[in-house]
Amino acid sequence: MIERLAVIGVGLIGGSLARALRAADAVGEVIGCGRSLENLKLALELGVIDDYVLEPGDAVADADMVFIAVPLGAIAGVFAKIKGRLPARAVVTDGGSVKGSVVSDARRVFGGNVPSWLVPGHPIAGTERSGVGSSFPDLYQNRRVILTPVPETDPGAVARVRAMWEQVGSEVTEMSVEHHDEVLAATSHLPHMLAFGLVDALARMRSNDEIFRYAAGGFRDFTRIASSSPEMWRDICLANAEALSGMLSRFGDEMNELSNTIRSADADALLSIFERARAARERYVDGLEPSTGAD
Ligand SMILES: NC(=O)C1=CN([C@@H]2O[C@H](COP(=O)(O)OP(=O)(O)OC[C@H]3O[C@@H](n4cnc5c(N)ncnc54)[C@H](O)[C@@H]3O)[C@@H](O)[C@H]2O)C=CC1
Ligand SMILES: O=C(O)C(=O)Cc1ccc(O)cc1
Repeated sequence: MIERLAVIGVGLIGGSLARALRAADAVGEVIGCGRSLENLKLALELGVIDDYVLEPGDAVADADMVFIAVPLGAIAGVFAKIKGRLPARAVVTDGGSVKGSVVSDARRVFGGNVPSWLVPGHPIAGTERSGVGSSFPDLYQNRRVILTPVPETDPGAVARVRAMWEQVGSEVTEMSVEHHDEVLAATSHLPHMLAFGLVDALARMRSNDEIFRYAAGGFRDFTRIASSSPEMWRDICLANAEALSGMLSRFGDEMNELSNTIRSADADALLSIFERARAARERYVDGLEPSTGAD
C-alpha cells in the first residue's frame, strides 16, 4: 500500500497510474504536480488526484512513492527541483520512453551516481492521446512494464516499484538501460517515425489534403500514432538519437531494396518478402499476452 503518491506530470501516463492505483485500493493520497494549472484543476475535478501543488519539491516532500511522467526533456529539471526534498523512505520512478537519457540526467543532476532510490521504468502502454482527460484506469492492465535498474539502484526500491505496477495488472520485466533503448527504438520509436514521416510526406506532396480523401482503412490504422504528441516525440528522438537513427537507416535500406525489387518486377521475391512479413506478424499477434494493446 502506498500512503502518499506524488505524480509529477498528471497527463495520460501519470493520470492513468493514479486512477489505476485508486481503482485497486492501493494508494492513500495522490498529490499532483505539473506546469499547467488548468490540467491540474481538471485532474482534481475528475478525482484523479486529491490535491495539487505547482512545485515538484513541495509535491515530494511527504511522499513515499513518486512517479515522474513528464516529457523526457523536462526530466532533468524535475530532478533538480526534487533534489534534497525527498523523505528518506521515498522511492522515485518514471515512465519515460527512453531510459539512457533519464539515467544520464540523474547522474548529472545528482553528482555522478544515480541515487539508490531512483528506479528507471517504462510502461509499454499508451495511446496517441495526451492529457489527464485521456487517462483511464485500465491502461496498464495486462501490459508490460520494463524496469532498468542500474548497479547503484537499491533492490528494495525495485521491489516496491515492481509491486506497484503488479497491483495495476502489469507484467514487470527488468533489462539493462542499453538493451531497453535498442529494443524500443525498433518496436516503438521506428514505427512512430514511419507514421509521422508517411503522413508528412503525403501532406507535402499536395498543397491541399485531397490525397487523404482517398485513403482506406489501412492508412487510418497505420497512421493512428501520427496523432501522438509532437513535443513528446521530439524529446524521444533527441533522447534516443543513436539507436533510432541506426534503425531508420536500416529501414531505409530495406525500402530501397523493396523499391528495386518492384522496379525489376521480381514477383517471386515480392511474394517471399510479404509471406515472411505476414508470418512474422501472425507469430507476434498470437504471442500478444500481455501486449501493447494495439493490434
Ligand atoms: N503517451 C504514451 O503513450 C506514452 C508515454 N510515455 C512517456 O510518459 C511521459 C508522459 O507522457 P504522457 O503522459 O503521454 O504526456 P502528457 O502530455 O499526457 O502528460 C505530460 C504532463 O507533464 C506535464 N509537464 C510537462 N512539462 C513539465 C514540467 N517541466 N514540470 C512538470 N510537469 C510538466 C504536462 O503539463 C502534462 O500534464 C513521457 O516521458 C513519455 O515519453 C510512456 C509510455 C507511453
Ligand atoms: O499508441 C500506441 O500504440 C503506442 O505505441 C503508445 C506508446 C507510446 C510511447 C511509448 O513509450 C509506449 C507506448
